[in-house]
Amino acid sequence: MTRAGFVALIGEPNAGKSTLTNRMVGAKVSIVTHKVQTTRARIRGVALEGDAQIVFVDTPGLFRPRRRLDRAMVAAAWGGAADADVTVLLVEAHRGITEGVERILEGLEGIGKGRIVALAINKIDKVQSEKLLSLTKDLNDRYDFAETFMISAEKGHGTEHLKQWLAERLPEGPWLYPEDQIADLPMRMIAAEMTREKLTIRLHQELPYQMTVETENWEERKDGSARIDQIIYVMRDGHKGIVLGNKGETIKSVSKAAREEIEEFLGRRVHLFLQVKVRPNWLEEAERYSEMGLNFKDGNK
Ligand SMILES: Nc1nc2c(ncn2[C@@H]2O[C@H](COP(=O)(O)OP(=O)(O)OP(=O)(O)O)[C@@H](O)[C@H]2O)c(=O)[nH]1
Repeated sequence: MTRAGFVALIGEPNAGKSTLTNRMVGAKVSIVTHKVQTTRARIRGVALEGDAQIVFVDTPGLFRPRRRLDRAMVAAAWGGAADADVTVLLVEAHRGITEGVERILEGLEGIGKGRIVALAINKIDKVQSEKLLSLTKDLNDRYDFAETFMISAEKGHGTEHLKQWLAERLPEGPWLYPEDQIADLPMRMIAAEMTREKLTIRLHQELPYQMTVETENWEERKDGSARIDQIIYVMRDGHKGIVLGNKGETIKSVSKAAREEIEEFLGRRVHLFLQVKVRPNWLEEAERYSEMGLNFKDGNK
């Protein structure tokens, strides 16, 4: 009998949710960078473990929402946890119980009793093992976790054990996705995320936070290659200059790096065309939200 179900990963921004998803799925699906709050969409990866298919909901970081976009992200994160069969809370070993973790623990009480919630203490490669025991105890005193795991998502320590445990907790039933499908995100969105990741890396400190990338057009060509047109939306004229760079240098190198990654992902040639547009109001435009897999209404609070 096969099993299948949803596992929601929750945790503070930067806790390692994307890294863990990628590790479990075994392919790069969600986007990992050193910048916080990179995951805007509810990206899922599908992992196989024996007869089980585990669908990971890689929720956006949970934090105190201020603007509309932030509120929509937090609503999406809690929505993901409430719909899931199993929830895993990721806590960073070296940071321990921060204010953000406290808030998530409070939020957990609200998603309903009888849910399976596991604790994964991540980045154990960064701390001494003695510290882990007291952190485990403190966290379990505050919430009745079904199980505690000590992992390093990056190094792969303890992640196999966690994956097996999760697989056993899922309900019996047919698989939710075809075997060869690793992400239910449309390719257009994955390609846009890849470009956004390259921009994030390249611009680093200069990065306009209010920036988004959308795939506008995707054309399959007869020779097997794909032509992909993407638009980078920024809020101000000044930001446009930053993204373009001196003599277009920045956008050129971003375009090259993104193209290479998309080609590797698709396993074929890609012609990538990037355009930068100024859209002062994109944060308030409903269409932008659905492109990111978020619900615009969730920001209305
Ligand atoms: N040392 C160490 N670093 C890790 C580990 N897991 C993740 N990281 C690093 O922590 C940073 C954040 O990881 P992400 O996976 O992007 O975190 P996230 O929770 O998805 O972040 P958001 O998308 O902002 O919510 C990255 O630089 C990772 O390389 C780990 O086990 N050990």
